[in-house]
Amino acid sequence: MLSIKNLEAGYGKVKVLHGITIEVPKGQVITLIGSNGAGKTTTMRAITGMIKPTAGDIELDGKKIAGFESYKIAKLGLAHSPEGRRVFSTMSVTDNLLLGAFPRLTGSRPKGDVKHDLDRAMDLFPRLKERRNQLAGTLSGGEQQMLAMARAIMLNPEVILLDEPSMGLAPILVDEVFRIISRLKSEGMTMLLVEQFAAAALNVADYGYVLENGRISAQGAAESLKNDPAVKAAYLGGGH
Ligand SMILES: Nc1ncnc2c1ncn2[C@@H]1O[C@H](COP(=O)(O)OP(=O)(O)OP(=O)(O)O)[C@@H](O)[C@H]1O
Repeated sequence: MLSIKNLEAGYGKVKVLHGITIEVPKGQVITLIGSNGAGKTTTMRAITGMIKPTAGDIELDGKKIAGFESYKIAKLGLAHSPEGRRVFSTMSVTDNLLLGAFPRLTGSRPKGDVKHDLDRAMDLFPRLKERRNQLAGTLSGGEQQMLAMARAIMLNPEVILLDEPSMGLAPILVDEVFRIISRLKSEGMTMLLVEQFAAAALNVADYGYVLENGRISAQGAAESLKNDPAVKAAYLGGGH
């Protein structure tokens, strides 16, 4: 569904990604793990067109998208739940969610039933339902993180990129976010998940890649990565 080949990207003269290759097959959850500064967010930005790749190919459902503008990539069905609290703070929760559906209304994909999807997003995130008329900027950090995720789902996407969905959340909300990811997976959603909580990410994922200094240093079925001594030591707290 999403195929990334030999991707290179960076900022100005600084190259961050040195040719990474990642396959995200339809209906699977693929996780990208790695320590701070490894290039995980940069990978997400290069896929979604927020920064232009300097080399390599990105294909979404067989269509080359590398170098496209972000809005065009969204219209093709690739949703991004960015790291941090990237919501429209002066708009209500409901309006933020409706904006998430906007690219599909102006693109060539099936428009679907926005009202139905809004109800579904509210059901997936009961906290947002309770606060649907509240301005997004007044939500807690964790709630804003959930809103960013729910807004991505509103695109009714072919693939969702989730960048650190658990960041800044209290443990109980981290569990809730991973339950939601599992539920989306069981409904057939294709996802690329970036997470610092490597153990939780490998529990929900089918396959994982380890990114180190802008290069893929290991990859494999999630189950086998969980048992890989080097991965355990570096990312699963096994070495300490
Ligand atoms: N806008 C930017 N301008 C210049 N350098 C940047 C920018 N954003 C990130 N970088 C640099 O690119 C490298 C990779 O950063 P990136 O955010 O992709 O890492 P990450 O794996 O997502 O880390 P973290 O887990 O800490 O979020 C870092 O060295 C970072 O300082």
